[in-house]
Amino acid sequence: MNKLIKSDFIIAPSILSANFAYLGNEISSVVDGGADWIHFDVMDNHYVPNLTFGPMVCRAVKPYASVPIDVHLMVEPVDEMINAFADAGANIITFHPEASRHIDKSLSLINAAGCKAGLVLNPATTIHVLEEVIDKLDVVLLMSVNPGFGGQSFIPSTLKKISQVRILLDEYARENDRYIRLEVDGGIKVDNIAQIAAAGADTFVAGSAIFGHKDYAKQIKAMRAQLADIR
Ligand SMILES: O=C(CO)[C@H](O)[C@H](O)COP(=O)(O)O
Repeated sequence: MNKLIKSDFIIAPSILSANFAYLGNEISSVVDGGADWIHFDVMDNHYVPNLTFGPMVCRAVKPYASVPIDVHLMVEPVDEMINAFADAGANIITFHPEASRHIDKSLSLINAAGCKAGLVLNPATTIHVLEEVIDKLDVVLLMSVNPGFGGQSFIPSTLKKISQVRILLDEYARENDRYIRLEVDGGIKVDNIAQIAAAGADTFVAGSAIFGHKDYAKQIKAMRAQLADIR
């Protein structure tokens, strides 16, 4: 996972809130503005009640993304999409455990395709599923909103869950000398990112807080400034 790390804290703009008419340029702008990863939200109007983009769009925007593309699959079933996104240039692929019939197999498919793998937990999903497959995880993505739409408010009870997963991942890192990233997604803003980091997150997905402002670089810089005194 280390080659994916540009800084201790990773800021991953979610292109869900970008202007789709200029997606390549929007991605270049956030990369130039300091983004560490590009977060690519894939929705199928089945697992979530919204529809976004697929592997063809990922392939089309890949030349604009000089940083890793972090594909968040909100699709059911999962497995059919894994090789398609790996071939299209995804670096990290995460999925929701309840959307896969065979979680261990889906994680193996992601690893075999040469991508980093992760599970995504919704606000009401228990963290215990992580323990069963932790050896195959490079990232845990905790949703701090119910998935499907950008621009929602951060659900405060997620903070406790972030702390619980941080304890689990720290214990795992000590015993196995392997670091698993803890990513949080939904409602992250300049004024709450420090609190989310203090709870234990190291990777932050932000859509509307970045693309909803004119100056993307200024927003990313403001987020990083909030992280400067944490840990
Ligand atoms: O996965 C998502 C929604 O399902 C989005 O990535 C997430 O909500 C980011 O948007 P915002 O920062 O505006 O909340």
